[in-house]
Formats: sequence, C-alpha cells, structure tokens
Amino acid sequence: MKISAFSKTYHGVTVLDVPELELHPGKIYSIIGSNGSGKSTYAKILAKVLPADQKGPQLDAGITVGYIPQKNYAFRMSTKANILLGGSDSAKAERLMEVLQLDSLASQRADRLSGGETSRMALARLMMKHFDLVILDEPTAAMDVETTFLSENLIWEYAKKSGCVLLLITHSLQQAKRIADEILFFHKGQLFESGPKERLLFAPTRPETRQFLEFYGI
Ligand SMILES: Nc1ncnc2c1ncn2[C@@H]1O[C@H](COP(=O)(O)OP(=O)(O)OP(=O)(O)O)[C@@H](O)[C@H]1O
Repeated sequence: MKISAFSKTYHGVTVLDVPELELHPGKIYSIIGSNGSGKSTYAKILAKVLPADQKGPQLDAGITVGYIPQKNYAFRMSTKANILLGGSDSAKAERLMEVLQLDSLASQRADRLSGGETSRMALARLMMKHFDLVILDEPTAAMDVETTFLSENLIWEYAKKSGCVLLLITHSLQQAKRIADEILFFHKGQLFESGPKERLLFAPTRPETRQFLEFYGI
C-alpha cells in the first residue's frame, strides 16, 4: 500500500513533512518519537480529520481506513450498543467484550466508563469491521498492564488475520518491541529513520534515533 508524501504547516511553520511510504499488508508499523514530533498530525491527516497542505494524501483506490484518535469517545448509550456501532454482528461484539474484559460492563452507559475501559471499548468498536489501513493513536495509554497485554494480543491478531496495514503510535518502546514488525521514528516533523524493529531498536544508524532510544531506555 502506498501513501503519498505530504506536509502540514501552521502559520508558516512546517510541523510535518513526510515522504511517500510503501507499507505491507499484515504488518504492524509503530510510529515513535518525542512529544510534538508530528505523530498525531500524521494520523489525523491520514484519517482525514485534518487537511494536509496539499490535496490528498493519495492512498491506493478503494482503501478503507479505521482510526482511533488519542482522545477517543463514547456515545451516551450502553457499552455494547457503542460497540455495535462498528458492525452489527452481536456474537462478535460479545467475543470482543469477553477478550477485552468488558463483558460485565456490557449494559453500563459507555460515557461513564473509566479511561482505560473507554479505550478498550473504542478498540472493540473498531475491530467489529475490517479496514485496509488501521491507525491507532496511543490506544493503550490509559490502560493498566493486564489490559494493555490483552489489547496488544488483540491488535496483533487483528493485523495478522485481517491482513491490514496497522499504524500504531506509541510512547512505549516495549510495546513496539512486543508487537511491531517495523518502526518509524519521527523527529521534528520528519521521518528520520525506519526499518525492522530489531534493526531500528538495536542498531539505529542516525545519532538522533540513538539519542531518543537511549533516553527512553531500550
Ligand atoms: N492547531 C495547531 N496550531 C499550531 N500548531 C499545532 C497545531 N496542532 C499541532 N500543532 C503543532 O504540531 C506539532 C506536532 O504535533 P503532534 O500532535 O502531531 O505531535 P505528536 O508527535 O503526536 O506529540 P505527542 O507525543 O505529544 O502526542 C507540535 O509542535 C504541535 O504544537
């Protein structure tokens, strides 16, 4: 899958300028980088909730895109009803709720869920359907350790079974190490370095990547 190059400028300051990417179905790409490096801007533009400087970005024709923003949302209805907004298969919704330990919360109002529960609900809602490109912006940031692991397993399984391209923005290098295939390092709005996770995490070529990894303690 090809994603064309694009940029984003605010008041004359370019906060993002990323080249064309060629991404492979069934692979998980972790986007890592410091605060303000452009990760969420990249995700929002791909998900079409923010316009780029130029027309586009261009994706292959017919590509479907699923997106969970950093600040996810719950509608004022039950948890199960929220999940069923993603697709009508009730048995599938129940299976996802069970896996994500949401079954006891099925009839609770979703706008009253905790932060981590809301994140799990948003993940289940997205996974009701197949998308060719899935973008998850820090999906486990609000979760505890146990539900983070459950969610990571599910994310991995979704990507591998559905054959989607999955972009996972994360501040956890350990998470990238556990489930990513490839890592994209963003720095000051640019894609500084990318590659298979072992190479990028343990043999980075650019000093900025090395510095970032040392700071985050890989
Ligand atoms: N509406 C806006 N106006 C001006 N600058 C903005 C606007 N939205 C974002 N920016 C700037 O764009 C840059 C990239 O922001 P972005 O949210 O993409 O970073 P990020 O890598 O996702 O950071 P974080 O790790 O904190 O989530 C930041 O410097 C931010 O201040």
